[in-house]
Amino acid sequence: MTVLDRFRLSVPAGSRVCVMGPSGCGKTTLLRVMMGLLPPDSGRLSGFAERKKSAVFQENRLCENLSVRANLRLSAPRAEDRTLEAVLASLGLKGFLRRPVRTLSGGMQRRIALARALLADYELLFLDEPFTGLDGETRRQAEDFLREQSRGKTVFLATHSEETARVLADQIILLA
Ligand SMILES: Nc1ncnc2c1ncn2[C@@H]1O[C@H](COP(=O)(O)OP(=O)(O)OP(=O)(O)O)[C@@H](O)[C@H]1O
Repeated sequence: MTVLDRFRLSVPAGSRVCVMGPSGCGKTTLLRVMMGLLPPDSGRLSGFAERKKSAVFQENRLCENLSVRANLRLSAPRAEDRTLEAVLASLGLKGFLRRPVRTLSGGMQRRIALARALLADYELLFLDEPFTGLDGETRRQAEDFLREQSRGKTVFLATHSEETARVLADQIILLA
């Protein structure tokens, strides 16, 4: 089955790109190709392989039996607790550092996955529906924090939300 056909994209470094389109149109596939996790059958990518990447996948991919702190330390092993606390507070999760991830709600776990991705040392950030399960106010807070934290980095964000694209995107790719 062909998902992406005659697709061509050039993105200026440091811009935020929102990938939009109906369910099944290939947003996750495109992110996976750019991350180097799925080899394209044909075509060429440049500027991706050599750059440091961080991601929020469609699933959280957290270690549920470990604490929030231990999960965040996977991407930022040398970060001090106060740095981790500050990131959590900016995402509305003040005081959650020592909580086992399995005791958090779906929307809280989603924000931990986002915090972990943002704490990594990266140049390219890939976010696959990172705000799933967040209510309006919490989502806006997370969007603001993402915009602030990813300044100067290149961000690819798959979303169904026009509001998220309006707030965050420098460029929108609409897949049909
Ligand atoms: N591992 C796979 N093997 C075969 N086909 C796949 C695989 N993953 C995805 N596909 C197919 O590729 C197409 C694009 O899927 P993809 O997950 O990229 O869409 P999407 O736009 O991210 O969808 P959604 O918004 O529902 O997450 C779909 O038709 C899907 O069935």
